[in-house]
Amino acid sequence: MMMMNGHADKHRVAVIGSGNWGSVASRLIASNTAKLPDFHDEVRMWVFEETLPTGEKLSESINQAHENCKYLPGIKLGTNVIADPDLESTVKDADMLVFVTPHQFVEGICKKLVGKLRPGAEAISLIKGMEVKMEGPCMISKLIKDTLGINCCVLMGANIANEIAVEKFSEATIGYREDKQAANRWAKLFTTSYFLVAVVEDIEGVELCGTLKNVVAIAAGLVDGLDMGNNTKAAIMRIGLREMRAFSKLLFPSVRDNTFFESCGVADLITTCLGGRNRRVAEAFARNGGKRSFDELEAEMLHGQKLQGVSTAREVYEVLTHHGWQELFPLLSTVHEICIGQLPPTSIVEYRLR
Ligand SMILES: NC(=O)c1ccc[n+]([C@@H]2O[C@H](COP(=O)([O-])OP(=O)(O)OC[C@H]3O[C@@H](n4cnc5c(N)ncnc54)[C@H](O)[C@@H]3O)[C@@H](O)[C@H]2O)c1
Ligand SMILES: O=P(O)(O)OC[C@H](O)CO
Repeated sequence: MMMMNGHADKHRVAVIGSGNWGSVASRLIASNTAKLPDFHDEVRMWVFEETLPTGEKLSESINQAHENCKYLPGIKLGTNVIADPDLESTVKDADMLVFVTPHQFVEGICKKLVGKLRPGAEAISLIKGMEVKMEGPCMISKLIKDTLGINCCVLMGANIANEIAVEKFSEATIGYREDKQAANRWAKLFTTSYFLVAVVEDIEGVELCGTLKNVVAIAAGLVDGLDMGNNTKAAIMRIGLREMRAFSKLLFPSVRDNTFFESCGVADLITTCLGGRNRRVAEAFARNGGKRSFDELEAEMLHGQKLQGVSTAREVYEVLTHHGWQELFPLLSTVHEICIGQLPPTSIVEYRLR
């Protein structure tokens, strides 16, 4: 909390992103800021502006109806969620920044924010994904931390946004490095009676779970599209979890086994492989025999929402080829080769299982 004139000022929260999860996260946070004394009521939410078919701007529509009619129709966000199409004005007074955009956009957003943040600001990333740089893989929380020079925790979990929007019970995991007080502050902001948050000192483990499960979800969707049944899907999930753990530990030996038993681990893997967007689009890809691209199916099926699994599979593959690790990770490698049309969808079960 910032000190002003000897008095503690309330925390101000800004949410950077207003897609499906961005809108639900804003709603959840705003329900807490409205009642918790440590936080200013208003939650400012940055909107990547677009014009709706009615001719109205999305941000204006959100502020008028208190609803995101494109990315979360039918759900009231709360009158204290204020949509703002201007990135700089969204963050200027905030000391708690929640990053929740598709991962491919975050680097550009961070560059625009350099020098614009309030002193003492801190961040949390809800973004599932990573970037691959010349020097190697870079987790999104590190990209935010390094670009903006601020502390950044992560929140991942079995969190299909549309279910949390209607307040169905779920859990999440906050990962932090060293600053447990900051992690507890974030947990307070997010915890509700239907959204239980655990705090874990393993930021890389938590973030890699959230990132890699999207690749396994593509594999699960392929299996569904090929009508291979539940045993095959369970096998894919088991192999996927093993590869997620092995890959995480090769990149960051500090990653803990226990993290894979938190909501961010096995629980997120299960929910995504049963009900996520990556699974759904991959199922359609397999049903079309791989003849329609993921980009085409994403645009047709998700109406502006974005898949993370296909680009993450490519990013993981870059790391695997760089290190010569493809044979150690047959599932992760095969998903990418199927996504780019190098292998047919049926190859998802044709590698030698370990
Ligand atoms: N939706 C979920 O159920 C869910 C749950 C947990 C985590 N996540 C993660 O949260 C992150 C954000 O997902 P989401 O569901 O909120 O988004 P989404 O898939 O709904 O993505 C669309 C968002 O991207 C924005 N966008 C489009 N082009 C852009 C550009 N050039 N620059 C900036 N923004 C642009 C759109 O305006 C929109 O807000 C992802 O990493 C996702 O994996 C999603
Ligand atoms: O719909 P997906 O596949 O992007 O997954 C959503 C969430 O990450 C589930 O926790």
